[in-house]
Amino acid sequence: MPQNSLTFAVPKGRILEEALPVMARAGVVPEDGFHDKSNRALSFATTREDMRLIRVRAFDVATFVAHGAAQLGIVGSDVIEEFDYSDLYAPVDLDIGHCHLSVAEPADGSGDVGTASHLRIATKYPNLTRRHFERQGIQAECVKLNGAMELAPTLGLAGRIVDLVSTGRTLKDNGLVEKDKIIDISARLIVNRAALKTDSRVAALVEAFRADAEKRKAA
Ligand SMILES: Nc1ncnc2c1ncn2[C@@H]1O[C@H](COP(=O)(O)OP(=O)(O)OP(=O)(O)O)[C@@H](O)[C@H]1O
Ligand SMILES: O=P(O)(O)OC[C@H]1O[C@H](OP(=O)(O)OP(=O)(O)O)[C@H](O)[C@@H]1O
Repeated sequence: MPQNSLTFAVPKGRILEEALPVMARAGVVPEDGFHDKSNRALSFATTREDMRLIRVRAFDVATFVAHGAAQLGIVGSDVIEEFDYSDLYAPVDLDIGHCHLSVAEPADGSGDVGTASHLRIATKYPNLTRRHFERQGIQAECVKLNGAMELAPTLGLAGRIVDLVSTGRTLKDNGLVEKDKIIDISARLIVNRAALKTDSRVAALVEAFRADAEKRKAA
């Protein structure tokens, strides 16, 4: 691999399956080891000699790219908006990974603990949550969880939750109902701003992803 190689960061979970064909059309194709489930490597060769892929957690994709440890990546707009990193640029909406971020509460009304101006919310998104409630003049006390938010109201950890919703199945199966939608979400191509300015390969990749997204939109 050449010394000045590019690193492309992808999340390891559900976005990946939808992202791989989009990446392939932009010329980002992992070598075979990437698809081997028993492989514990985190960094993979691609069919381009000057590029490798790293597979990390969704929130960490943004961190690697913002710090320039990876030049490009794919991540949900939820992660971009939660962190609001100034060194991160999100030039292309990839039109995959659609879901939304919502406030939810127990269907039986049992979780509404708190006063009109103060609520306790369990979430993976404390910044987006606080901002949402501030706009309504409500102070949100956030309990940060990394998953399984839906358990919090039943167990008395918080009155409501703020979490991602797609089909609504997870909320329903845990006795919760959606109350307010905060934002619509889709996956974006992200790039490090400095790398975009200094490396023409990054700009060329942005154009390749953009052209593919526009073609799909027009189809
Ligand atoms: N139910 C859903 N339907 C569609 N997209 C979703 C859904 N849940 C999450 N997402 C999107 O997928 C992203 C998470 O991506 P992915 O699951 O590939 O990453 P991950 O690294 O496994 O995440 P985590 O760190 O939560 O384990 C979220 O940030 C969001 O943009
Ligand atoms: O509306 P639905 O289609 O049911 O999808 C919503 C669920 O999907 C996400 O979790 P994920 O499956 O990514 O697992 P996680 O809890 O590990 O984040 C999200 O946090 C919800 O729990």
